[in-house]
Amino acid sequence: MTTSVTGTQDPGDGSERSVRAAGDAQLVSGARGLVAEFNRAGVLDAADVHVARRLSALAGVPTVDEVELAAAFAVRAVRAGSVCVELDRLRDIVFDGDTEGLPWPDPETVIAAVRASPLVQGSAAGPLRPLCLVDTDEGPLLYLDRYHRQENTVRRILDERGESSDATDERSDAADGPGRVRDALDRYFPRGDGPDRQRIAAAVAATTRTSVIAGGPGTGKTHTVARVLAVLRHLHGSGRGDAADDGPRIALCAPTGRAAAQLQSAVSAQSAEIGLPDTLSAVTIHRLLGWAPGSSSRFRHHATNRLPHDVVVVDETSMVSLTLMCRLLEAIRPDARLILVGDPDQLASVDAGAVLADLVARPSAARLSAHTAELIRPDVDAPATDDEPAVDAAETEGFAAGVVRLRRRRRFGGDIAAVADAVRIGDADAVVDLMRSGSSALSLVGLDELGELRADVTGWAVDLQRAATAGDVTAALDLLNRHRVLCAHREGAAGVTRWSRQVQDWVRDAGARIPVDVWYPGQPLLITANDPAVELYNGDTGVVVAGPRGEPVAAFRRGVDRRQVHPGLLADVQSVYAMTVHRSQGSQYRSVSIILPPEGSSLLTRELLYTAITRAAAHVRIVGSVEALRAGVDRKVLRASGLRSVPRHTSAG
Ligand SMILES: Nc1ncnc2c1ncn2[C@@H]1O[C@H](COP(=O)(O)OP(=O)(O)OP(=O)(O)O)[C@@H](O)[C@H]1O
Repeated sequence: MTTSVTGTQDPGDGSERSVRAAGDAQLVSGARGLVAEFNRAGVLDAADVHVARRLSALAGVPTVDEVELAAAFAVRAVRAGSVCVELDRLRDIVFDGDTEGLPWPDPETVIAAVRASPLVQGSAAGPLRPLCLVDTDEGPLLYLDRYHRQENTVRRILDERGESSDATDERSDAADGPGRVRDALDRYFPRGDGPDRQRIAAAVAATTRTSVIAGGPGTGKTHTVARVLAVLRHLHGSGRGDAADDGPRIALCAPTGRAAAQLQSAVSAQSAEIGLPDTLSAVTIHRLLGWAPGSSSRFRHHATNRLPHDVVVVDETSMVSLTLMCRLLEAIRPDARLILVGDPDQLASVDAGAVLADLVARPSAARLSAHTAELIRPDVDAPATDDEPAVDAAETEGFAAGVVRLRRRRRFGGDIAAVADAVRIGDADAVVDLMRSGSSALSLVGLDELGELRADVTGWAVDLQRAATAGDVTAALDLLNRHRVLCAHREGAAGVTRWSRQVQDWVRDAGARIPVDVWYPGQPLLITANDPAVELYNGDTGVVVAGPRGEPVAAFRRGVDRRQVHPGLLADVQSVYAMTVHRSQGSQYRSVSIILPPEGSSLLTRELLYTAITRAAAHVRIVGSVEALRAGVDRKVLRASGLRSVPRHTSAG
């Protein structure tokens, strides 16, 4: 059985942003009617109620109980990461709060009231229509107008880009016809025996305006992107294909500073081999668009002042919200190539929207161009190998929509990959069987069986201190990622604060020193805010090592690059003996120990487990009950969005 949560999101630091009324502060005094009852029960937050009431007031219309409730749910939905609310499922989507005994109105009554409401239809008091009702095959969706407009913009731009892809094909082949693209593919993606999805992704990206390169960790997304850029330079540059070639203008970007820095380092590690210029740099999407804090116009680049680039690559797209994707799409030239890269199964953006997952799941009527079909045919027809399954019809439909999912895991495989896949598809029985299979890569332990975890973390900390005290930066940085304790929450019995303290107690009991208020060799560090001055970003981890004169030096590694600074220069930093799964996104460890929150925690979801498990290269230990593990696998974060469905009718708005 799969349940879904739309009621909670993690604000990125792992602290649960609860939708439960947390004491009186969240109760709205003076609220009446249905919203008041749902507020008292903790289903609606004060903000939900306030905004809903203000909408009615702005539209100058008398309050209708059901409409006000629906409006409050639309606000709540955004707070929980969705861009709209499914009106016929109000009851199902509430996970938190005491929902029994609440006066749930009949969905048909709510829908009819909303449909007739001036908040949707406009009123004599003015043209303001702050809500939008969209009928889809899956039922009616209610939006705050702003999100509806953004979603429509995203849909419109993607559709327009899709319709015009043939023109791009022609241009790319103008000189030598389809053979040119095949030659470039052969050069950077030589064909092997089985289906090569990296080559398919490259063919699709080279011949389509918008493409999605999806895949789990270590499936070679970055490797593929770098080579796609080499293919595009080969096709659209002078043809020499060397680093001095003045090829297309390329923008590399990612939603966070850390992801941008990782992308840049991964691309530059390959640039010499494949003839990319070493001047390629990656920036945050905000920086690319020209975000000026405090500026009244949101971004410098927009629909009437487009970005100059011919190719825009977005990494870690799963973390991009609907609003940011909308701004980015508006700013990209219609004839520029957009390549979206990411893992749609990971935890999504903190803000509303899960655009990457939507694009991967979105039904599409697109057909493969004859040219693309010809390029990928050898891989589509190739028989399965041990590493790559054969391509099926559904997958080929995805290619037509520009979506290619890489399957072959290059960094880790075996039982960790198997359990990650079982989590991804929600097969709780398989997950539990694998975790209990006795595999040397997997263990499932209860909270009363912490002996091995304790031995691992103390061994890790002692070795780290030894290498750091000896001033061996390479060894210390290698050891840093040998083991990591990951939690869903920041606070509480299964939270980071408690587990960080526990690990430090164990380490001290083992005879190692963890002084307070001084930097010490072997101190594992976590950067908690972007610090462009030292080029370190929120989520970066490092370690204090003894410098040549015994002075503390904070060492960080990104790809092949190393950064060493005096720890006193770090403005936002803390020790890291445990961290949230959210913060661990984009990192890889030899082994991870995942502390499961209690079964009832709404942060315990399939996406959280998948993200945590796929951080590990060699060993995954899950600490918690079988029931909690099952609950997590069964519970899929369901972010309501209209991008996955085809709108049939929009009531005003
Ligand atoms: N076709 C390939 N041939 C050889 N090595 C490859 C190939 N594809 C990827 N790799 C290697 O596999 C490893 C993982 O690749 P890469 O970092 O591109 O994966 P990723 O999907 O971007 O991972 P993550 O999401 O964790 O960043 C790298 O060491 C890369 O060099």
